[in-house]
Amino acid sequence: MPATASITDRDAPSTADTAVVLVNLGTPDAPNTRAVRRYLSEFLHDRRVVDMSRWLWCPLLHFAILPLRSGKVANKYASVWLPEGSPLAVHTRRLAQAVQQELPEVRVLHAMRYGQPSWKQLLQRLQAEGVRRVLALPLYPQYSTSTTASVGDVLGRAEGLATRLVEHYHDDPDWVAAVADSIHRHRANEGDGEHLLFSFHGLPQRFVDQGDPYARQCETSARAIARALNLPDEAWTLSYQSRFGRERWLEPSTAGTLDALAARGIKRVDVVAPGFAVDCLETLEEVAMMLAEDFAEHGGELRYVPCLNESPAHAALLAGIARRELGAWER
Ligand SMILES: C=CC1=C(C)c2cc3[nH]c(cc4nc(cc5[nH]c(cc1n2)c(C)c5CCC(=O)O)C(CCC(=O)O)=C4C)c(C)c3C=C
Ligand SMILES: [Fe+2]
Ligand SMILES: [Fe+2]
Repeated sequence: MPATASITDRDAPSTADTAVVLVNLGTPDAPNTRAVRRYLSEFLHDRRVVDMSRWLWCPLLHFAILPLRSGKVANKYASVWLPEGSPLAVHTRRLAQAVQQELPEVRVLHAMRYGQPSWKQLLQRLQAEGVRRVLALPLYPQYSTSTTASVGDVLGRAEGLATRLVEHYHDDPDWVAAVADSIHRHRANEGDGEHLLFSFHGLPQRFVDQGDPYARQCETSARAIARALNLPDEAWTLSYQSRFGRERWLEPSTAGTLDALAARGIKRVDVVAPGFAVDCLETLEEVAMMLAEDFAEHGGELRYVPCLNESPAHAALLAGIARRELGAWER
């Protein structure tokens, strides 16, 4: 079930002065070194993402990570860039438009925690325009302090607005059914893979040790989707991708799991990434391109199942969550 943390509950205004905002991570404005450096710098200065002492982190970030990483990552973005922009930006924008169609009674907007359109600036604009109530729906099905709580930090600083945050929807039955259905349709078109891999974005193990519920919620999501597909336990695996830095991240890794599946002689693997609401660099470049190439070198075929993106089912389920939250607010 989606969970809500009510940050400020004031008097209950009508839906006419209410905005629902889909908030995603953010992405560079262009697939070049300058834009990627600007984006990474904002992202990696967030203490929710990297909690090291600034005395240690800032020199490392400014003199090593940003100069060394930005150009390489810009080339990766260039390999998946769409005519209208970064995939994450394009799909998020289209998804917000699709949710607006489902929810004509309120304004539906989208924002990015890092980069444009800025979440912080959007809240200021809404307040200036006379909006009184904002429901934030972060596009992260599973809660993590590094993502959801960071969206909540900005929301919590908004002045003059009544605000509410959807903390997660990792076990929402409509979300589980929509992801399961997308896998079912992919398999109906392409033929069943021999194994289904649920690949979630990773997180430092330390975050989980400190109480972040993310890994537990990923496990619950994967189990629920597998159950909806009637898959026996041996037909699926959960793994974590997109490792960053040197410390220990959640295991098993997606790359290592694919190697292990290849070693077991499994040739056709379906990979789905249910932690990502929309396709982005991490799904398209890392999984559908690079990991698929590595798996092909083992003689296997990795078949990537796209994210829900702006599909009607996705728009309808998010609109359903928003409508429920707005209803609860009014009571
Ligand atoms: C310490 C670093 C990082 C943590 C913690 C982290 C958590 C985290 N991230 C997502 C979702 C996405 N991350 C994306 C890109 C991305 N992530 C990190 C680092 C951490 N993420 C970096 C440095 C990058 C940028 C690319 C790179 O340099 O490798 C994206 C895609 C953005 C895009 O433009 O397409 C998403 C989405 C989650 C869900 C999460 C915690 C659970
Ligand atoms: Fe800095
Ligand atoms: Fe990330």
